[in-house]
Order: sequence, then structure tokens, then C-alpha cells
Amino acid sequence: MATQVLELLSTNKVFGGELRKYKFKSAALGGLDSNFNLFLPPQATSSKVPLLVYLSGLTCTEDNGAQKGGFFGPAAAKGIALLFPDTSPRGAGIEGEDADWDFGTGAGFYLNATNPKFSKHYNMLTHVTFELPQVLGVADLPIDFSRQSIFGHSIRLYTSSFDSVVFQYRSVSAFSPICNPINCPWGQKAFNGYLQGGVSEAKEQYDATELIKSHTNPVNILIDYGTGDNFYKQGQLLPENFLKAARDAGHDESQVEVRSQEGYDHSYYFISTFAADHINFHAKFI
Ligand SMILES: N[C@@H](CCC(=O)N[C@@H](CS)C(=O)NCC(=O)O)C(=O)O
Repeated sequence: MATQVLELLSTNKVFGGELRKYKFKSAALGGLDSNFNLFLPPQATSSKVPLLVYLSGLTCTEDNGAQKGGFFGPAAAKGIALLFPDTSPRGAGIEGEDADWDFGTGAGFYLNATNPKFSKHYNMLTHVTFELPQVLGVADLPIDFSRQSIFGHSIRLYTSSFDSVVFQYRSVSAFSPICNPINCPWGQKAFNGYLQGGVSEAKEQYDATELIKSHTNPVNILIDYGTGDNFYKQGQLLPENFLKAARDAGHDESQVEVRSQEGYDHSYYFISTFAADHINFHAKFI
């Protein structure tokens, strides 16, 4: 892949650190411009800091989590950099990509598309896990890439095959994630659209509940969801399926914690309430 040049679009001082917005031409996304936000804590001026990647949910851009998540204070206190990628390619010009809020633009599902209609541009998996660390490294930013973790909102819990992601990220946490996408309407729609083999192709690669069944190595996972979340009530999230699969595979509460938060909904009011918990969870591992 060619070396990408980062263009700095803006910087803001926040909690003693700095939030930078960057743009670059993404090879993974078929040459489209891609934006991301990067928070560098105050500690980054004197040493390399660990990286925590935040994956936003459906309809979001790189800005939602940065503006509303409430993550900067806790991340500054722990000396952790935060990376906020976008949720999909923008402006690919594919017929139908702007028709729905839960598919296409704003809903890339952090996978690599195999349906030829989408496969040139919809490669958010490579973009997030490989390309962004690479461009940050090339730009010589003060990040220690041997210490990475990942968290997010309404994401598929794992962005790749379980073993490679657990290898890359020391810990994973999520707010109201889609835990068993092959068994919910959002996941089925995305997989049938993006993948040539549809849901059956996704099963072994992109479904956290399926993947944890056969994963026996230790993991560090925290999930919060709200009982007032309409998407939870509609059966889009299915955290119970993930919890059961994890326990059946021998992961006890010291490895996998799934917390039901009474009365909270799907919004950033919920996320910001538990933001510090999640940052502090990851700080133990990175
Ligand atoms: N647009 C959808 C809601 C989608 C939604 O709630 N998305 C979540 C992520 S899964 C979100 O954070 N949206 C943007 C925001 O609240 O800033 C609807 O009308 O039902």
C-alpha cells in the first residue's frame, strides 16, 4: 500500500491534551478521502502512549464519539490516546448506498466486503485495524502500537476473526453492541448486502457469539447495555446470547462481564454515563 499523507484539518486543546482531526486518501477505501479524530493525552508530549480505538455506531461519523462520549477526561487521567475512525466510506457513489440509515453510508459494519458491488470501497476492517495504525506510524505520532485496545458503541464486538483481533487488542469493551449479528435484522441485512456468501460467510468471521464458542484463550471483555434501549427490546443486540456462549466456553466473569444497566437507552447519555468505567477498564491492560 502506498504511503499516505495526513492532512491536519483542525486541533483543539481538551483536558490538557489535544484533539486533532485528520484527512487522508485511503487505499483501503478505494482511494476515497477519509477523516478521523485522534486525541493525544498530555503525557504524549513526553513519551509514547497506548492507543484505544473507538468504533462509533450506525449513522455516526468520526465526530459523534469525540463530541458526546465524555472520554477525554478519563483518557487524559490515564495517559491513553483515543482514535475515532469514521463508520463507512463516504461518497463511493454506489447505487443504493444512501437509501437506508442502517446500511451503506454511515453503516460500514467494520468488515471487508466481498460482494463486488461494494468490495472496492467498503473495507472498514482493513481501514481500522491495519491502515489507520499504519498512517499514524508513518506520521511518527507518539503512540506505542504494542499497547492497543478497542471499544465502541453498537459495534459488532469483534472486527475480525477472533484470534487475530484478540492478538492485536489487549481488551475489548462495548456499549450496546450487536452481539450476535447473524441472528438479528441489522446483521442479516448488512451481511447479505456486503458479503457474497451472506450470513453464512459472516458466521465464522464476524459474529462474536459464534466466535467465542470456540475461543478458549483468556479474553478481557466488558459489555454494557441499557434495559431501556429500544434496539435491545427489538432483539437487535442479543447480549444474553453472547454471555451464554462465553460462559459455555469457560470464560468466567473475570474474563467476560456483561452488565445490564437499568433504564438506560441507546443514546450518548448512556455512553457518557459509563465512559470512565470503560476507559479505566482498558487502562488495566494497556
Ligand atoms: N437513526 C436511527 C437511530 C440510529 C442510532 O441511534 N444510532 C446510534 C448508534 S447505533 C447513534 O449513536 N447515533 C448518532 C448519535 O446519537 O449521535 C433511528 O432513527 O432509529
